[in-house]
Amino acid sequence: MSLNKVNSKTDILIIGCGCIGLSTGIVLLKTGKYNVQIWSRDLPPNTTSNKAAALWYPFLCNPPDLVGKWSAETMQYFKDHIIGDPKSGTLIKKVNEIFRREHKEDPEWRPYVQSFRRARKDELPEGYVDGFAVDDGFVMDTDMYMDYLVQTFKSLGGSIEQREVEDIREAFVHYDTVINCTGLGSRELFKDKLIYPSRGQIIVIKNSSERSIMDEEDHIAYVIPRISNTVLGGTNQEHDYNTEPTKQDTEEILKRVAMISPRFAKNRIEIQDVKVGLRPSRHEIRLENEFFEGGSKLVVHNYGHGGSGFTVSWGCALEALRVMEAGIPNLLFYKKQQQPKPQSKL
Ligand SMILES: Cc1cc2nc3c(=O)[nH]c(=O)nc-3n(C[C@H](O)[C@H](O)[C@H](O)COP(=O)(O)OP(=O)(O)OC[C@H]3O[C@@H](n4cnc5c(N)ncnc54)[C@H](O)[C@@H]3O)c2cc1C
Ligand SMILES: O=C([O-])C1=[NH+]CCC1
Repeated sequence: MSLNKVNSKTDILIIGCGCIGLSTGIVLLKTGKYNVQIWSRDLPPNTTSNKAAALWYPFLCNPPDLVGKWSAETMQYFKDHIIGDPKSGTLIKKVNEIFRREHKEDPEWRPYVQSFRRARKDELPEGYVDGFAVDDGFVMDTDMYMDYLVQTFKSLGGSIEQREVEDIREAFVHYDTVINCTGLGSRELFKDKLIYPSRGQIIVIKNSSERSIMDEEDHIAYVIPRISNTVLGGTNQEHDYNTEPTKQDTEEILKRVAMISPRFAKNRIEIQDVKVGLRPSRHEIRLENEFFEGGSKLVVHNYGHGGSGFTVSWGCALEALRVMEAGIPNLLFYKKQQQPKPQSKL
């Protein structure tokens, strides 16, 4: 008994069309072993992923060691496959994280990122005494990048259907193997009450900036340059489902950003847009197999990336492939078990 196969490739369903679902689909398609379809309630530009800043920087995401590994793998994947393509909407940009107080400890992801160094004095704004630096960080114009992922996924033979899944058994009618990339949607679809929203508001301005700079010591303030504009952020309001921008948050972000980058004092900027997204926050990323229907159906969970979905996306996609391919043989074993026993001839 084989898994549902067409043209000798195994059919895989991915639920979710954010940066995680699309990256995972592209990695699977590039193996040449799978037909991949995405079902998703929302499509770009109407996903959380489209509301992100976004830059490479591990942030509000656990577990620290795996986030470090997956962030480094993602950085390498960007260098090998993405940065060189102008359609990707990505740029190499130095990133500095800065501190008002001396910060003796390196970040937990430091052992995985060779280019990490301590910030130089000349990289620290007035009032800041310590900092980190990654010279080969990257930023992306999120809408351009998400469109690039959709085009890449489709050009590799992937198909996308706008469709909400209310019960995972709907998927099992057509597929033996499903990859769950629903982000915050797993709270309902898989009744995972450990995942919750962390509301983030950002301001898109016309001005440019030569580097990304972040202060997340006592509050969040960041400046993230992109191809056609710059993002100022941000907020982190846990368990807040409000997806509408507030004037109060905009004012607060401008006040904080002016402290790390005085050139962005309120009267010297031109606001183009204000966006809100709900980070899929969880105590740690869930990336594991779960068997259903007596072991004859496999769901690979890949969700809960908090404030680092882009930063770990390709590392997690490669891990989801490894985890899925470790699970499929068990699936075959269970399917064999389910076959009717041949009648013994008397
Ligand atoms: C303001 C802000 C700034 C950020 N900046 C950065 C940054 O600089 N760098 C970084 O790495 N990360 C950043 N993030 C975090 C990043 O945006 C997220 O980690 C990432 O978008 C999560 O991707 P995802 O694909 O899991 O989720 P989503 O983009 O939410 O995608 C989930 C998909 O699943 C679909 N779905 C859900 N439930 C169902 C269902 N039942 N049936 C069908 N489809 C379903 C949804 O429609 C959607 O398409 C930021 C987030 C915010 C809010
Ligand atoms: O979630 C977020 O706001 C961010 N993640 C990386 C830098 C900013």
